Amino acid sequence: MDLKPKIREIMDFPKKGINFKDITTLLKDGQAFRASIKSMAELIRDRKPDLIVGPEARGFIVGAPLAYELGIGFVPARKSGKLPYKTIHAKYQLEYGNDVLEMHIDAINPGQKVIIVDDLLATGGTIFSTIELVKQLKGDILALAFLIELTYLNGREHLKEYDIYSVIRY
Ligand SMILES: O=P(O)(O)OC[C@H]1O[C@H](OP(=O)(O)OP(=O)(O)O)[C@H](O)[C@@H]1O
Ligand SMILES: Nc1ncnc2[nH]cnc12
Repeated sequence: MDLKPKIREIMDFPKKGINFKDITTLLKDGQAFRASIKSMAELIRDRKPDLIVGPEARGFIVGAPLAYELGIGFVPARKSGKLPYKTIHAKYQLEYGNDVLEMHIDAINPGQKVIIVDDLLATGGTIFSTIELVKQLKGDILALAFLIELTYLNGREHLKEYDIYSVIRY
């Protein structure tokens, strides 16, 4: 299934010069959503992860069904102040702002095999801070997986030590 036509592009959102990739048009199409998750699952299944980790909010939309499809657990990295138990945190920047991500201190056991997932790789800031959180908990990062990769922003350049999978590229 050709998934790219299912994504809506909005110029100058949320700031001038940003070409925003709107996945809501893909998500509301059941076949396209399912095909997206299946494609991501087939890219990473053989790596045999123990856990999927995904950052709030769109990382949950792809990460949770992906973990379900693979029959493994899902760990959310949440924006500041949302998690109720003891947390670790990492700051990050993205194409249009900055924020803090947090994870529960017992979210990952040392040595657990993790694949970090998000809807989209742009500059890599979000995923870099998610990596920092997984490293703090001594998780073993097998790979990074995205539904969409904006290759023109060179996110991969900052993530050279990791295997990176993506389904749709611009
Ligand atoms: O590679 P980067 O430059 O870090 O950009 C990619 C991130 O930006 C978007 O999230 P956003 O922060 O807009 O939050 P949302 O998921 O809550 O919409 C997207 O879902 C990725 O997480
Ligand atoms: N261009 C973009 N479109 C959608 N989400 C994004 N997150 C960071 N950059 C983005």
